[in-house]
Amino acid sequence: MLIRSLSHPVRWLTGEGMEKQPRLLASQLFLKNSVFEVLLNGVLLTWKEITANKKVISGSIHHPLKVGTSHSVSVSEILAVRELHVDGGTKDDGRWQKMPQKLTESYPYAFTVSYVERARQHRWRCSDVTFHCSEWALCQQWVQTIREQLTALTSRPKHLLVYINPYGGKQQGKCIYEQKVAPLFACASISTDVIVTEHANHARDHLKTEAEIKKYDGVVCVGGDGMFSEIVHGLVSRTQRDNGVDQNSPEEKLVPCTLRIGIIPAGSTDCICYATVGINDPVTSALHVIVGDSQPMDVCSVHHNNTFLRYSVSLLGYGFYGDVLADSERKRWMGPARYDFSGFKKFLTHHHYEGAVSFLPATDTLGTPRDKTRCRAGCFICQHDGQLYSGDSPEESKTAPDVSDREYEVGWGVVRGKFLAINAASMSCACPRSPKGLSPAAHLADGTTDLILVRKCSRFNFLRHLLRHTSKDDQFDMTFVEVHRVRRFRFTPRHCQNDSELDLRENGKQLFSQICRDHPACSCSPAYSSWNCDGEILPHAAIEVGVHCQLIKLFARGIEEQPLFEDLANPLCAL
Ligand SMILES: CCCCCCCCCCCCC/C=C/[C@@H](O)[C@H](COP(=O)(O)O)NC(=O)CCCCCCCCCCCCCCC
Ligand SMILES: Nc1ncnc2c1ncn2[C@@H]1O[C@H](COP(=O)(O)OP(=O)(O)O)[C@@H](O)[C@H]1O
Ligand SMILES: [Ca+2]
Repeated sequence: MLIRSLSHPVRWLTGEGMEKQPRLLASQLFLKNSVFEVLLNGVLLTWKEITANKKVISGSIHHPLKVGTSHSVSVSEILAVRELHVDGGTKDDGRWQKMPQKLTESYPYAFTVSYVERARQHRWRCSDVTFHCSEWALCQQWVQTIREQLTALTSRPKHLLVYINPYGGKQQGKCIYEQKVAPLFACASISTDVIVTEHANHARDHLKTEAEIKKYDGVVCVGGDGMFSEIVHGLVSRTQRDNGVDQNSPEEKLVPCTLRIGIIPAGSTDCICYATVGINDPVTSALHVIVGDSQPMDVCSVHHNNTFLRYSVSLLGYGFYGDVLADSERKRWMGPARYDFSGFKKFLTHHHYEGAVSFLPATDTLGTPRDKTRCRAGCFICQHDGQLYSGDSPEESKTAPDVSDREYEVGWGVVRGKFLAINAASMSCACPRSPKGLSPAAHLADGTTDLILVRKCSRFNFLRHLLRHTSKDDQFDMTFVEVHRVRRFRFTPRHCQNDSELDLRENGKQLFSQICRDHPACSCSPAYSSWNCDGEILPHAAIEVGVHCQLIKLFARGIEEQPLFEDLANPLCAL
């Protein structure tokens, strides 16, 4: 009888010496009115449609079979498996009810597998597939085996600490978490402690001093780049304190953080999420957390006069991006559009700033900022900490170069001049505004940052440079732009004679008003800009920056494949 032949017991296929640990589970199960050959081999779950030459319902499947559609999902991308009770009140998707009554009665047992499905533009979605069978024991065997294989995936988080910024971006953080993320975490049996922040630096200080971080397998932040920066500061500071490392010494080798960080994008720029996942989509990010992805990331430390100021993971920008941020902070009520408004305004003001940039080029690295290749999932350069190997001792050469290594303190370069922008991008800084980012070839975890110097030029040329961030054209291929891949750099503004104790908020304003008093009708630029450090204004212009290779880890895997950049349908792109 058909029912029997479909529900023949599970076949355990074992290899030599594998008797105790079956590697392959294979059954014919029922799905969407068809019979499927379902296989689980420890790596993949595969289901292939088997279509009998005669109609399945009336015929026998012992006759020659035709294989129809085939699907497979990596066990590492299965989120959960659950049993279904098909006789009413279930979470079944309704397809079962459309099946003939006779079959419904014949297959009363079912289980649903939830797994990651890839959609367009790096988007991930959670899909369900429900397999039906006639025997309870068979159903149990499938559920248990899949569960065992999921439990064996040790990189998956079980307990997470979640911080939500209710005021970031369009103020949707709480709602995004409750509606889109929490149900997925629950489905994957991840338990969470959730903290909705009450003020700026709440998350940072909680992580730094109070949080019982040993209890958790990771920290999740719901918000923008500023919120992520809070988490990084809390976690890195906590790790250094616990290990007795002094953050104030610019030469100090910092201890890497063990807890991974997940970003659920709910901010204004979401550049760190976009550049590590390929899209700023909360569901996609939640799925990367659940499957336990891990992406190491470089962190820059910023010092002034041997005093620690801040860490940066994306953009450190003086001049244009500093001025845009300072102006946009007063317009937070505009939401993410504040950056476009202030960007337009600061483009028109066209201020330039004088100073000296000295830097230590990363001469021993594999990549350059002008490479055509991009940092993608499984990046070869990042896997080797960005280093060229010369010796034949792989273990030794695996040690990441660190800012404290004295041997790197030779060969500094210096560039003096008037700059519209001085940017350091430790990663591409790709974001919805610029899908290729500020430095398209920058690497997430190679221990370097790309120092981009945009010298004073005409408004027209600066506009051409800005527009190239949104098209395929190379924004560095312009006479007034230079880019260096560096391990450390320093900036000294021209008017800062001995650069000691310069407090921008006080001295900067005084100096500017002094200059303008001396030249009442002049259109000269103020002496100082501010540094935009991942969306925070730094209180000093003279800074020293060092890159710490792979100091933190994210629940991400890098962008999975080369995205397609579309030219803007904008005539200005031809400029
Ligand atoms: C004319 C079009 C020009 C487009 C140029 C786009 C370049 C965008 C590169 C953005 C790099 C972003 C790096 C990340 C920074 C974030 O850490 C940080 C904080 O983010 P959060 O608020 O989510 O916490 N975000 C930012 O500092 C925002 C930077 C965004 C700057 C946008 C500038 C728009 C410029 C528009 C110029 C318009 C000129 C038009 C003339 C006709
Ligand atoms: N509860 C809160 N109230 C006010 N500000 C907060 C709160 N929680 C976090 N912040 C601060 O809000 C700033 C912006 O947050 P972020 O999530 O990055 O949004 P956006 O991308 O819109 O800037 C961060 O610098 C963070 O320190
Ligand atoms: Ca880097």
